[in-house]
Amino acid sequence: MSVILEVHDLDVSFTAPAGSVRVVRGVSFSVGTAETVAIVGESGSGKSVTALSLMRLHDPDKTRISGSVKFKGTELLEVPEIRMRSVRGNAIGMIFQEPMSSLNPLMQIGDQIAEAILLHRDKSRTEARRRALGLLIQVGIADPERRMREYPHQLSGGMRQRVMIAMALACDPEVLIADEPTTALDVTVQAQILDLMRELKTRTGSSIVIITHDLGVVAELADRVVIMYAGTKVEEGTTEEIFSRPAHPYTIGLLGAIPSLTRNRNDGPLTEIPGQVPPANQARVGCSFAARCSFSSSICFEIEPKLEQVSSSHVAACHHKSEALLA
Ligand SMILES: Nc1ncnc2c1ncn2[C@@H]1O[C@H](COP(=O)(O)OP(=O)(O)OP(=O)(O)O)[C@@H](O)[C@H]1O
Repeated sequence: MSVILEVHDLDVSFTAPAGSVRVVRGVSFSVGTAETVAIVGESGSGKSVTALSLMRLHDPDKTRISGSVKFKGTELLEVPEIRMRSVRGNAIGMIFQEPMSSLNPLMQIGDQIAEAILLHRDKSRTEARRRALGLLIQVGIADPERRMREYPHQLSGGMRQRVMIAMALACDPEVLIADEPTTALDVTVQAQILDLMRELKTRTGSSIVIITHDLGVVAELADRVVIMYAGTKVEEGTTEEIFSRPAHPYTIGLLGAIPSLTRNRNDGPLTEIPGQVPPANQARVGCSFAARCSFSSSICFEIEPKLEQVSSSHVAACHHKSEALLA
């Protein structure tokens, strides 16, 4: 499998009046052709900032990004903004958590999708509208001709999310970045959107980076998983490795905090990981998970653990990973 997107040593800081805050710290991962990689972690772990950095969507006056983001060998952090515009929504599509903030409330659905096509493709308006209609059918919107003429507020949350997916797919992107695509939806609609993404993944063969704090979504869609904690990657492995042999206590905590496919209703309430993610501006000594970790010992509060190989496809940053693996 060839690598399509390669992120190396990504570091993101925001400048604030009280000094700069480093929220993503040296994160590296790669995405292969037709592969789905999930980035997982609690709220505030830096998942969305990472995703937005890949597309260079942060305000350049308030953000410092370093490291490397290579798309098919081209360094995206260095290409001129004008070229970046032809990457966004074209070679790389994005689906955001809250479609209402990304759709234009004053524009009919059909026109919005057609615009997205006309921006990047040399097509007539009629052809673009025809493709827009085809995309609405593809994402399972009932009565698509009528929906083409409607405005975002006339659609349900699930339908708006489908429209976002249709827009993201408008130019057949090679990589799709989906940031919490189902979070704002109710459970039944979440399941439908996941079915849709799974079907698209098989049909279009595009690579997907999915950002989520929901391990159920990961189990459904991902080939590989990157676990983020407090701005760093703490573990990465195949979905099978992460679910059956987690090597980082944080991952074990996350797994304990979700309903598993085999868990049943009478197993009692879900566990939560006690404590909170340390604030990004807090000075770091040792492992940032140590204070919440049941495996921690004195070394964890003194020396930051480095990522080390657990298997050829599995890495974890934990002084106690051997014990964690046996837990
Ligand atoms: N524009 C910004 N300026 C300053 N700090 C920011 C900015 N955007 C995000 N942050 C901070 O960066 C950290 C990581 O945020 P991020 O949104 O990436 O987390 P997340 O893992 O995606 O969480 P969630 O699941 O809640 O979206 C947080 O501490 C957040 O407050």
